[in-house]
Parts: sequence; structure tokens; C-alpha cells
Amino acid sequence: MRLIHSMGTIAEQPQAGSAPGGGESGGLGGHAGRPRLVKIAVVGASGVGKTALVVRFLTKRFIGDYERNAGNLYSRQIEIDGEMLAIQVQDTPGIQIHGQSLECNEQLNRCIRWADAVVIVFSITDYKSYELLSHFHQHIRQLHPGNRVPVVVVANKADLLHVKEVEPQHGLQLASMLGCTFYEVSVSENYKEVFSAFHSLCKDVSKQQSVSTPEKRRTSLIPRPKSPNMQDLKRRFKQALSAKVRTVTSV
Ligand SMILES: Nc1nc2c(ncn2[C@@H]2O[C@H](COP(=O)(O)OP(=O)(O)OP(=O)(O)O)[C@@H](O)[C@H]2O)c(=O)[nH]1
Repeated sequence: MRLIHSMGTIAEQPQAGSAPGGGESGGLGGHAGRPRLVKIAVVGASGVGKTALVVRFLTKRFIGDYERNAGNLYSRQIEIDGEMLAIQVQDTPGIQIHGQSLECNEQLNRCIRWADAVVIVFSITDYKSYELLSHFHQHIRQLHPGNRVPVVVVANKADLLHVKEVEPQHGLQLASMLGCTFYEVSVSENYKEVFSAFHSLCKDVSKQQSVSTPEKRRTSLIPRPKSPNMQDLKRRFKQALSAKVRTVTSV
């Protein structure tokens, strides 16, 4: 796992396709010899386990200590279904909840716009984090108008059933109503489910990219004008010359 930079510096990073705010997606098909780039933003309320999830996915380890996070961008190459992918994961600062509305700052908006796919995390021990789910989903759709970026909903802290505030089936129902894939995980106890969530997201991105790529391929298949045929040019030049000679001799 490689830490690229913290979110504080992201706004000043103009690298195309590699950092939030960096403009066009670098994810389309990758360049020759380079793995395809998949950019994922992880969003959710504060304390739901976003950082723990990202670190678990990238290192297989669980971090137990809590430190409010400013938002880091991590990268790692992973082979998924035989294809090497360069995955960038943007951990974002937790949204503080005031009432039920979502107040995203510009940094977070930039991260969402930058992403090819988004993971929305809530905690089954925090009902308010669950209530934010549909707000986040709507916000993501608004920031990607006309482009259905794949979204996965992750219900975390499944090991804390004794203090749960959200029934797992409610998470599942809401996620399917929003058209998102749903995973219930315990980042602290389980790596497999965490990997599956990111795996399915990467597959969705791949699918979406291959849908948009044929258009690009088709345009690149339009025959380019041929370079002039030298034999043909010589022949036409000779013809023109002899016509001129004929005109001159006939005068
Ligand atoms: N029991 C349990 N604790 C978890 C789990 N996932 C995360 N935690 C703990 O929950 C706390 C918050 O986790 P973080 O990953 O820092 O949460 P965050 O969403 O990044 O928080 P912010 O930085 O405030 O946005 C930490 O103490 C984690 O160890 C889990 O699956 N089970």
C-alpha cells in the first residue's frame, strides 16, 4: 500500500487522472503496458469505520485505534479476474451529522467527482449514519449527472450486534431501492467480505469502462487518409508534363 498524499494537499495537485480534482478520468482502458486505473472514494458519517475499511482492504490488517481522519489517498496494484488494476482509494473525512441533512464541503465534492466508483459506509450501531445513506446517494448522482458511477453500500461493525441500531435487512432494502450492491461486514473480524465489496465495485467500473470504450475504439478504427501514393503521383506528374509539352509544340 502506498500513501500518495493527504486530502489537504489534493486541491493543489493538478495531475490529470491521478488525484481528486485532477480532471479527466484516467480509468479508461489504461495505456499500453500500464495497469488500468480505478479510482474509488469512500464516504460516510464520522466514526463508521471508513479508514479501518480502506486499510483492511489494502493491507488485510485491522486498525483498532481511532483518530479522526483528514482524508488520505492510497494506491495499490491488485489483480482482479486476471487483470492487473492500479486502484486508488480516497479515504474522506467523516461528515458530521446535523439533523438529517448532508453538508459536504468542496473538498469532499471534488473527491466524489474524481471517483470512478464510490463506497458509502454506515455503521449498524449508528442509526444516523444509516439515515445519511440516501442523502449521500442523491448527492453522488448530482455530482455525476448523466453518468451512473457504481456505488456500493457497506454496513459496517456487524460484530457489534448487541448494540445495533439498524437491522441488516433495512440496509439491504434501502441499498437495493437505490440500485446499489450491499455488503454487511465487520472490518474488525473479516477480510473476505471487505475484499468482495471492493472486488464487485472494480468489476462494475470495468464493465462501465468497456461500455464506453468501444465508442473510442470505433473512432480510432475510422480509416485515416492514406499517405499519397508516390507511383500515382509520378504518373500524374508525367501526364501533366506531357500535356504541357503537347500544348507548347502545338502553338
Ligand atoms: N467493533 C468494531 N469496531 C470497528 C469496526 N470498524 C471500525 N471500528 C472502529 O471504529 C472506530 C472508527 O473507525 P475509523 O475507521 O477511524 O472511522 P472513520 O469513519 O474513518 O472516522 P472519521 O475519520 O471520523 O471519518 C475505530 O476505533 C475503529 O477501530 C468494526 O467492524 N467493528
